[in-house]
This record gives sequence, C-alpha cells and structure tokens, in this order.
Amino acid sequence: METKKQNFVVNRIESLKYAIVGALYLIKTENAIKVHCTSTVILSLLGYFTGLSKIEWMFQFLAIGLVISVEALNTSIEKIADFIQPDFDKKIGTIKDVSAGAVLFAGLFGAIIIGFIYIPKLILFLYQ
Ligand SMILES: Nc1ncnc2c1ncn2[C@@H]1O[C@H](COP(=O)(O)OP(=O)(O)OP(=O)(O)O)[C@@H](O)[C@H]1O
Repeated sequence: METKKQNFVVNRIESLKYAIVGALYLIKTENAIKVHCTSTVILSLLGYFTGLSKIEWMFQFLAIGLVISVEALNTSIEKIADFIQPDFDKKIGTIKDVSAGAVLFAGLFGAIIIGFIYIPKLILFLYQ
C-alpha cells in the first residue's frame, strides 16, 4: 500500500517535470506565448501600482491564465496537425482555424475582463 502511495507521489512529480519542460518549450519557441508572458509582467506591474483589490487580482490572473492556456492548447493542436498532415489539406486548415478561433474567444473575453478592471481606473485618473 505504502509503495503504491509512493508511486503515486513519484508519478505526480514526474508529470509535473514534463509539464514544466512543455511550458519552458512554449516560452522559448512560441512568439505568441512570449507576448502573453510580457503582458503578464506588464499587467502585474500595472496591478501593483494601481492597487488592485483581491477580487480584481483574481479576475486578472484568471483572464491571463485563460488566454495563455488556450494559446498553449492551440500550439499543441497546430503541432499535431502539422505532424499528421504536413501538406496542404482543407480539413487541417479548418481544424487550425477553429483552434485559432478558440484563442480569439479567450483573448476577446480576457480583454473584456481587463477592460472592466482598468477602464474605470483610467476614467478616474483622467477626470479627477
Ligand atoms: N496544412 C495546412 N493545410 C491547410 N491550411 C493550412 C495548413 N497549415 C496552415 N493552414 C492555414 O493557415 C493558417 C495559419 O496556420 P499556421 O499553422 O501557420 O498557424 P499560425 O497561427 O500562423 O501559427 P503560429 O501560432 O505559429 O503563429 C491556419 O489557420 C489555416 O487556415
């Protein structure tokens, strides 16, 4: 029983290692992910200096996490598509377009959340 429990913990740590390798690969190779990481730093600094509330921080990180996660899945789908069909294929094109559409949805709603947080602060800053 103890061995099984240990294996479970070891397996989880192994999986985490693979996930970190994947995340580092994305950061090193994908321009979109680099842009999102830069945006994360900028938004975190902006949040710090504008004094976000706990709820605003939660929504900001939720929006950032949503966009980065969907972008990562989109990259994964693109790579699978390129692997199974390196040549031009209408169906592959649709698969990639749909996957890119998911990123667009996440980005759009992420931007709305960020807008809800910062637009009132901007208005207050400009007119007070
Ligand atoms: N093998 C293919 N067959 C048909 N259409 C393709 C194929 N590869 C790409 N496309 C079309 O080109 C678009 C862009 O594909 P691509 O793989 O270059 O994604 P991208 O968003 O430009 O990639 P990145 O995330 O690296 O910037 C797809 O959404 C699709 O419409």
